[in-house]
Order: sequence, then structure tokens, then C-alpha cells
Amino acid sequence: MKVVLSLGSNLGRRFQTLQGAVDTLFDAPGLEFVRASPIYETDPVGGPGGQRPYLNAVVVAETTLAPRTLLERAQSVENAFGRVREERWGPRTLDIDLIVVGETVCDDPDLTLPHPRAHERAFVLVPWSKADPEGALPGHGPVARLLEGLGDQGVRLRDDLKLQRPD
Ligand SMILES: Nc1ncnc2c1ncn2[C@@H]1O[C@H](COP(=O)(O)OP(=O)(O)OP(=O)(O)O)[C@@H](O)[C@H]1O
Ligand SMILES: Nc1nc2c(c(=O)[nH]1)N=C(CO)CN2
Repeated sequence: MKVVLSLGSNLGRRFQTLQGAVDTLFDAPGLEFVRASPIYETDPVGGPGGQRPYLNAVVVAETTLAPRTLLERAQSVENAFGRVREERWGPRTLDIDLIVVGETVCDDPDLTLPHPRAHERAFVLVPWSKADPEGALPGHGPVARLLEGLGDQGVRLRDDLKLQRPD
């Protein structure tokens, strides 16, 4: 089934973190890379003020894994990349959200699918629409239509950066 993952980083070496996360996510069986979106620089949504902008991207994949197994893999990659090494207890540098996993609908706080805030987040929808123009969010409709209703949330293409296929 199809999986859509949202990756974001706003601390440390943001691009290297995203590429490392992609390489590691696909380094085990059960998850096959299909396509990565372009990279966007985005204004932080929510959280404390004064944060650096994020780099965000969306990755489309195919999986035979159960949604919870995917969540565990995403969290272990967050743990591997998500901390600034030189700073003990430093802030997280990587967020990986499961946006959709096939047609799975799940309302557990530990795993809510589709992601409950994806439909209102330009930092998810803009890259997703580039990686997967036919994409749709179950319960909300086509990504292209969701985007029409969103204001400009400060999402800027970084065409100087490009994710490579995982090695
Ligand atoms: N679809 C999902 N993808 C990733 N994590 C999820 C999902 N649904 C629920 N979670 C849970 O959310 C928790 C992550 O919380 P965290 O504080 O990192 O949220 P966030 O990524 O900062 O914010 P947001 O959930 O708004 O994107 C994890 O413990 C995870 O179990
Ligand atoms: N621009 C941007 N803002 C965010 C992001 C993100 O990836 N990009 N992730 C968040 C928690 O998942 C909260 N806010």
C-alpha cells in the first residue's frame, strides 16, 4: 500500500538530516522508495516564537509493513538523527510524520491516520502535491483541492537543494 511521509528539520544541518533520514528509512526491508518531493523552506507553524525556518519534504513509498511498524521505524530514525550531537539533551532536529498509510483510518493518540493536521498544513500539502499530483487525503479529498483553500503560509521552493534516492 501507498505511504506518504512528511519530513521536517529546523535545527542543525537541516538538509543533511533530511537526506540521512531518507537513506536510513529505506535501509531495511518492507518499505520501497517511490519518489521524493522538492525541498521547501517554510515558516514554523505553532510552537515557541523565534524558531528558525524548517526545511520540509514529502516522500512517497510503498510498504508491506503494518502502520505501527512504520511508526516505530520513523521514530527510530528520528532518534538516530533528531538530536544535535554536540549538545546533550539538545532539541530535536528531525520530525517524521505519517500522513497516510493506504486507506488506514486510526484514531489512537499514538497513531492517528490520516494525520489529523495534514489537511491544513501547506508545508505538507505543497511538497506532497509535487511528489504525487493525484494524491488525496482520505476524509478530506484531493491534495490539489485542499491547496486551493489555503493561504500563503510562507512555503518557498529551495531549488538549490534536492533529495537523492536512498543509497
Ligand atoms: N500520523 C502520525 N505520525 C507520526 N506520529 C504520530 C501520528 N499520529 C500520532 N502520532 C504520535 O505523535 C507523537 C509525536 O508527537 P510530537 O510532539 O513529536 O508531535 P509533532 O510532530 O511535534 O506535532 P504534530 O503531531 O502536530 O505534527 C508520537 O508520539 C506519535 O506516537
Ligand atoms: N513549517 C513547519 N512547521 C512545523 C513543522 C514543520 O515540519 N514545518 N512541524 C511541526 C510538528 O510536526 C510543527 N510546525
